[in-house]
Amino acid sequence: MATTLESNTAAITVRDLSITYTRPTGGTVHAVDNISFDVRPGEFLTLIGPSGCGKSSVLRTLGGLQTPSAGDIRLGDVTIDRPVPDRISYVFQDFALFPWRTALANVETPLEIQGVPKKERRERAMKVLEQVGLERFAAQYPHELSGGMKQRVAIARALVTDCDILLMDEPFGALDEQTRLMIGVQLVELLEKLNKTIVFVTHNLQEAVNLSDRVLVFSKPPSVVRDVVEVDLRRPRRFEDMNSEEFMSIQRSLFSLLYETESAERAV
Ligand SMILES: Nc1ncnc2c1ncn2[C@@H]1O[C@H](COP(=O)(O)OP(=O)(O)OP(=O)(O)O)[C@@H](O)[C@H]1O
Repeated sequence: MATTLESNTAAITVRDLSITYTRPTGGTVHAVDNISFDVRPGEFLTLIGPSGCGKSSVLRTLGGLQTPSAGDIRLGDVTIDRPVPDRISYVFQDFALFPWRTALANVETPLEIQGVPKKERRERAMKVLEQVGLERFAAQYPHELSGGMKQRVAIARALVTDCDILLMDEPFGALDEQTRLMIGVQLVELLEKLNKTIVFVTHNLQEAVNLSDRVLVFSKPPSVVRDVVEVDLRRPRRFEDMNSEEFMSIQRSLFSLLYETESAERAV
């Protein structure tokens, strides 16, 4: 089940990445220790691992929102050392919508920042709202939308710039189980159609198997990539697949890898 971490063609290459924080109160946290992996073009790659192992930190460095303590992250030939908004978008767990702007205006925001003319950005924002099934809610404000709808607006905002890479940090963590599964399946279908590359963080192993092409399992900090698991299930995924022996077996493998990580730590 284990597979290679590095490939010849990659959307993003991560080499010898270490992340260490200095606490304001003194002392350091060595979160991530010298990891290397590739994100392949068009894949859905998920990062899982024990709480505090550095998943969000890695995602932020991939997005250029944070500088690594050591190592190199590249998008093609270019080192990522700052945000690259025309190539990489970010989706957060808490939606991060502007409460004073309608759904449509929220989706238009990145285009406004890029200086896209009003008529064009309206049209593009409406098109993406349609793709996530929210065209009828364009004029609503975030407080008038359900959690699932808010997250779809946030995803529409990430898609509107035509970025090829989406970084998603527990985007469905705040949603109930049913909505989480529903949106996840719809999302993957849409992202596949749009040929996006996704790096996704979750704690939910069922979600990881359901959405991903590959899953990177991190150890406890200072974290290394403990294993990488290929999810070789048919696409598009179907709800009934979640009950298949193949699906369960991959989910059990992920659980064992996480559990072994935890027990190895306890044994030290
Ligand atoms: N800005 C910061 N300053 C100091 N320490 C930080 C900072 N950000 C993260 N850390 C520490 O780095 C470690 C990794 O944090 P991170 O949020 O990346 O982990 P995570 O795997 O995403 O956690 P979780 O699964 O709980 O969300 C933790 O020990 C955390 O306390």
